[in-house]
Amino acid sequence: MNTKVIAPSLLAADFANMQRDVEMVNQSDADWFHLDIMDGVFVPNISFGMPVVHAIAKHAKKTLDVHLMIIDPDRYIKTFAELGAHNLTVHYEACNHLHRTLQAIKAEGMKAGVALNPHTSINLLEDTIQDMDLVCVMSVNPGFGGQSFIENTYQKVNDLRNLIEKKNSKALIEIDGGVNASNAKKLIGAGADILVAGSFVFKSENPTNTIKNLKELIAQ
Ligand SMILES: O=C(CO)[C@H](O)[C@H](O)COP(=O)(O)O
Repeated sequence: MNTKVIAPSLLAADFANMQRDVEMVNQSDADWFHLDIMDGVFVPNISFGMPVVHAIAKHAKKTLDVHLMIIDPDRYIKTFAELGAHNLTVHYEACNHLHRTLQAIKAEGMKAGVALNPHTSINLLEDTIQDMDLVCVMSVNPGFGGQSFIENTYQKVNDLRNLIEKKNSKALIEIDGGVNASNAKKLIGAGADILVAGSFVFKSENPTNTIKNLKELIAQ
């Protein structure tokens, strides 16, 4: 993939002005919207659910990249397809039958992604990497925006890039957590395709410019 993707995470957006923030992303150089769904069980936080996703989807004009940080994600695959998700990512740690889950996501017409917590080894994807459209490497422990980037992520991205090449997989590599202008270029250099950025974008003075600058920084 030549074009690198910037996916602002709406977790860090202003929920009282969500329509304004969605329009900002629509008008910006961002490529995707990233939506983090948290259930308070798989992660120690609850973010937002279906009515909010529905409202965002109504206004969003770019790829909807939905990341489920929830237990038993299979229960909601059909619902997220109906809500308009283009990509659906489930956690490796939350799936008993990952291969089946990936097929179910694709059967609903969505791209299938798998997210790995910082403690989960890339080696565990040996037998399923060919079934994935996307691997999301968590560069923080999932649950909250605004955390510090974990440095070991670079090594994981390297290992994942090697696995993808070895297995001839088409999976894209996404990084989620603590992404900013100081680590973006190095992540792309290590093999990442998609950078999710929440706080760095929405807590900045001018989010549109921040997205533009990130995009220019990682342009190949
Ligand atoms: O949801 C997250 C962790 O669970 C992510 O960190 C979030 O998508 C991005 O936020 P930030 O850029 O502030 O780390």
